[in-house]
Amino acid sequence: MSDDTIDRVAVLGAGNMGHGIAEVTAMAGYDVVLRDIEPEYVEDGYESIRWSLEKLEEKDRLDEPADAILERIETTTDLEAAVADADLVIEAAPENLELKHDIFADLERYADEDTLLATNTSSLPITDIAEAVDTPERVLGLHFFNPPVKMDLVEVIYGRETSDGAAEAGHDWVESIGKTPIYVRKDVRGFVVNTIVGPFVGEPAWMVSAGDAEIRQADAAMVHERGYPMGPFELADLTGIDVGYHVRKEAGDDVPPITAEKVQAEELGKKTGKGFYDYEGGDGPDYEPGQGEGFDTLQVEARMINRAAYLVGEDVATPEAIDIGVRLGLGFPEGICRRADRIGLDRVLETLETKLEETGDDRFEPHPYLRELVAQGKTGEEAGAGFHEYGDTDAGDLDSYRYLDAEIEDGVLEVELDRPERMNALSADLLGEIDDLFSTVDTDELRCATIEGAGDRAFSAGADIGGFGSLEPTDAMDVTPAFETVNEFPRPVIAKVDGYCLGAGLELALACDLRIATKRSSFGAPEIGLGLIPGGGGTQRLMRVLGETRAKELVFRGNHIDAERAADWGLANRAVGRDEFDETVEAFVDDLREGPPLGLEVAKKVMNRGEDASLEAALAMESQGFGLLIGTDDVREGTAAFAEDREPEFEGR
Ligand SMILES: C/C=C/C(=O)SCCNC(=O)CCNC(=O)[C@H](O)C(C)(C)COP(=O)(O)OP(=O)(O)OC[C@H]1O[C@@H](n2cnc3c(N)ncnc32)[C@H](O)[C@@H]1OP(=O)(O)O
Repeated sequence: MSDDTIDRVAVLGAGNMGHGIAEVTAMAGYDVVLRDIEPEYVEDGYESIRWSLEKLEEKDRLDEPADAILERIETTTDLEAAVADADLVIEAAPENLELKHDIFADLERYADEDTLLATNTSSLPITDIAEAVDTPERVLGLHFFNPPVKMDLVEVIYGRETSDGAAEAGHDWVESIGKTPIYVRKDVRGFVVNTIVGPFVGEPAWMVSAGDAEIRQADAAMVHERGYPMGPFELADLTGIDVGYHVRKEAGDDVPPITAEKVQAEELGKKTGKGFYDYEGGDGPDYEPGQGEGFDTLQVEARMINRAAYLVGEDVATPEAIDIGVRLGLGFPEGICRRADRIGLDRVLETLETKLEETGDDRFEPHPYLRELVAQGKTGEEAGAGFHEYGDTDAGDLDSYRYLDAEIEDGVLEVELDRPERMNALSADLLGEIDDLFSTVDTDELRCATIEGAGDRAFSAGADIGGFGSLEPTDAMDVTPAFETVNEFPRPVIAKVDGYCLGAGLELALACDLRIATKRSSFGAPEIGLGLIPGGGGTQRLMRVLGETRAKELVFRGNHIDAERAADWGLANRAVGRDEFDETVEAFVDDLREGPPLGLEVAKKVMNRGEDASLEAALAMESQGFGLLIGTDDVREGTAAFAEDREPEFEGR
């Protein structure tokens, strides 16, 4: 089984998840059949897809017209017809084991014997669902997150009998639709993401129930001190307090009294108008940044980390998969295993042991894998190893970055800002990595560098606003080093802008030498809307690149301008259609790759430095540079090639 053999996909169930999965599948070019039991369910699902595709089209986020994508989606109520020619079937029916058994029994009857059978369940064991078929080796979980069109993560889950071939085919297919798959190698309750989120919501509920914390205090601390996108009680209100309650009950776990009280009072969260917060009489989650003081965030994080230790120790998932899962599935600011390594696993273990001793509650029982890591001295980043290994991030070690993807390809340092779930927002860690990479990478074999953003939304939407709450003024004043390092990098740097290029993202692009944009991109300095000013060189570089009139328009008004205007203003070198983007960048890269490294280095230095000097001093710098170059092998090669009417081959000497 391989994803090469997948052309046609059947999605069973046209509800929220089903129609979303059908939509992203068709967007990736596959033919899809969407099936539900009643014509009106299928019609509703199809109309929801049309609505969503039209929205995406309006925002210029589709590579082809919405109608062309819709044409690839057929609808039916006939299960046999839906699956007869399908290479992959994804069941997205309600979470009822009996119902799923009926569907899978039908699948065995009507689908081809090679057809891959997937379930999008989030709460039932894959192994139990696969019991309905004689060929459980081809049954796997493909757990999409809601809404599939927005969420990048898909958990690829093994049932007890799932073959490696089936799981790999599912994994490759997920990649082929532009989503990020993570393997869940054992069929454990909650898979990866829900296993970790359990204590995020549950532990603060225990703490409040015990009188050790207040609701607003917990939410404020987790959001404003620890950078989580939502507070635990805010999240519980959003997903439904009863949902978490039933998950716990089914797992045979105790329920925190405060949660049980809310369920009993039918105050289930946002959907009932009241939960931990009041959505009708009040303003919903109304906690403030300063309210978190005194809340023990480590107690909550230690429990999540203990769950991560369980997942790794029991071979359910790798630390890398867990970290991707919580970042993409939950919007966590960093992977929980990375965070654990930064906190120190010895501290985490100590916290759990102390709490276990104090309470006697086995929810604090440290997993043996956590004990094992600590016993081996693998206590985290400072020790050089923890969940992850920490190599030397010195020159050449391009794999050691968390938020950057960097590789050297044919003399070009290709860098990708890798936080697509946050529109590649520049956190302090990401800025630190940019600074480290550009100041340590060995430039001998390099001719130029490119920087782009991961995902299809943004180059970068600016500094990470989520981290602002916990910033001290002195930290906030420290964003510029990364930009200066890029600006002073001895090779030309091209910003490849496809999507939003805002705030600190714009400042990073301005620190680059050249900027090539797709027409759908937009540029802006929206900081003023936050009561701020650009803090990464924006006020000064915009003045130099655009002149006072346009620079002040961008900074004072905080508006976005489109790429064509940016090119017109001289902010971007080119604004091209997405279909011409790669070839335009490649043409620039080719010229830089073939150009004389020393000549380009000196040109960059003289032009950057000269800009702030008097004309006289700048001209003197230029003359010096010219003189320095004239005796180099590259100039000899350049002039010889000219005389011999051939292309020069510069060596950088
Ligand atoms: C010294 C420098 C200072 C600065 O740079 S200050 C920051 C300047 N930048 C901004 O103010 C831009 C902030 N972002 C936006 O205005 C919007 O986003 C966009 C217009 C770029 C896109 O809007 P839409 O299409 O509605 O997407 P979405 O739901 O707002 O964003 C998707 C996810 O990306 C996260 N995100 C976007 N920008 C940032 C950011 N700058 N810092 C942290 N997170 C960001 C969101 O929160 C959300 O995440 P979730 O899906 O979990 O809700």
